[in-house]
Amino acid sequence: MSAAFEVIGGQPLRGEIVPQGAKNEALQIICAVLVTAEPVTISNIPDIRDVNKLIELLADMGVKVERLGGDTYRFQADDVNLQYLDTPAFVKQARELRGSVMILGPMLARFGKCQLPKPGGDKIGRRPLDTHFVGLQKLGGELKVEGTDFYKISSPGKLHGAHMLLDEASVTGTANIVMGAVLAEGTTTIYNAACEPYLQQLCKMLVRMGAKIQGIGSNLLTIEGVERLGGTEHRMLPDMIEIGSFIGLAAMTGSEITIKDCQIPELGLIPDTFRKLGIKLEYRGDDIYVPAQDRYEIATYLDGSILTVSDHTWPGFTPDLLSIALVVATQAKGTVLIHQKMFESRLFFVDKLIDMGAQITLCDPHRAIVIGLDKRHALRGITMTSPDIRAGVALLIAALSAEGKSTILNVEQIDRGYQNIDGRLQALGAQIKRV
Ligand SMILES: CC(=O)N[C@H]1[C@@H](OP(=O)(O)OP(=O)(O)OC[C@H]2O[C@@H](n3ccc(=O)[nH]c3=O)[C@H](O)[C@@H]2O)O[C@H](CO)[C@@H](O)[C@@H]1O
Ligand SMILES: C=C(OP(=O)(O)O)C(=O)O
Repeated sequence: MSAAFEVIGGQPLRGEIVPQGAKNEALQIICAVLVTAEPVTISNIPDIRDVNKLIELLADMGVKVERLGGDTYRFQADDVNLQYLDTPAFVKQARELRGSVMILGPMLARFGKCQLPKPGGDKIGRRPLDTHFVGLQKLGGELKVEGTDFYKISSPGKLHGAHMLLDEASVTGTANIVMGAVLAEGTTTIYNAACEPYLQQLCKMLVRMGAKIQGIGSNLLTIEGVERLGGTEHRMLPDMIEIGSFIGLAAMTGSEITIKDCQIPELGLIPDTFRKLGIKLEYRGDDIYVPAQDRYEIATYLDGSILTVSDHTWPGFTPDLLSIALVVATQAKGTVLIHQKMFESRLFFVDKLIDMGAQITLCDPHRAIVIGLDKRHALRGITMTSPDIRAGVALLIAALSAEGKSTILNVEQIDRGYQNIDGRLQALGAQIKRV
């Protein structure tokens, strides 16, 4: 049976919290150990379901995995078992998480072939893989699609550099193409590349391994392929989505929370977006201090019109924090339009917030208008199911602010990306129990 959280809400929390290593960086970086036969040591790896599943998948593929202690692992892909990719066990594992898709680029570059079922991850609308495959085909990969959701890619010779203009700045797609191009013959230019901090981290790690990549941090990457790459060490950034979630948690529950070691320069628009929702944030060195606030007020545009908070590819505001921005707005003073442009099924969880007493109009699958309650009355605790990872945390934040008891079902969704969230919230004084 799946696990649930029982939450008694309504009490302010207090204390310090350390963000885990970044989930979505970890998925890229761990796949990147496949580009070399030499050891790669990675630290600040979050202990969460998706990352553990990816590590298990690589281990079953023959990658040597050694836990050096705590959050640090050494990986060595010097004896990869290509036959494992033909087994039902592999297909099952790969289907369980989105991150598995990023074995495609390194496997194709190093071994000339790879295959994969449609990967898992959140069910938040269509999540096309075309950008991945078009890019890998430009590098010389030949694609065969079996049925609608099993992909086989191979390259008769070595991959070769190419110029490409991506049809969308796909995060995992760019990671796949970069990991293919670093070992291709000749020069690759990727225009409209995703450029978020986790991709920058991947590129920097590959450079330390001997790759030649220019334009890191921009949407134009130039990659000169090399013959082989060596081992390296890498440390994961703190998880910016967790940091944003904790900012939202503090505001909704009127809590005083210090979020430690945030690597603030890497957070892009995240702090300012929460500031626009009225939340006070103070930088103390590299920590973010959120004071206890009884009330917070959503800004308007200069002409007094209603604010929009929308997602965009980096350096825009990340789609993974829109659910958190939305829940925060339910208790603000003022009105905001939340516009989820990228995914078409990520806002339906607002039904649960409406059941809790929030004032929200879902205009269409992409847009919701939130009229804040200005803390005039609290949300009511209810029983609800977590539909996806970020909606799950948004509902958890709502439950912690609500009057009475809430039960959140299907918390495996939350466990995919938040390490020991119940234990860490208890340490801040939250009444949360895993049942
Ligand atoms: C494991 C991982 O790292 N997952 C993240 C990754 O997923 P992932 O890499 O799967 O997401 P993509 O960047 O490929 O695309 C996200 C969605 O946005 C659409 N799209 C994307 C780019 C664009 O220019 N226009 C556009 O419409 C895509 O069609 C898709 O529906 O990036 C997403 C977007 O930041 C995040 O939500 C996911 O948490
Ligand atoms: C959508 C997300 O994850 P995934 O891509 O793994 O489904 C997320 O991290 O918010």
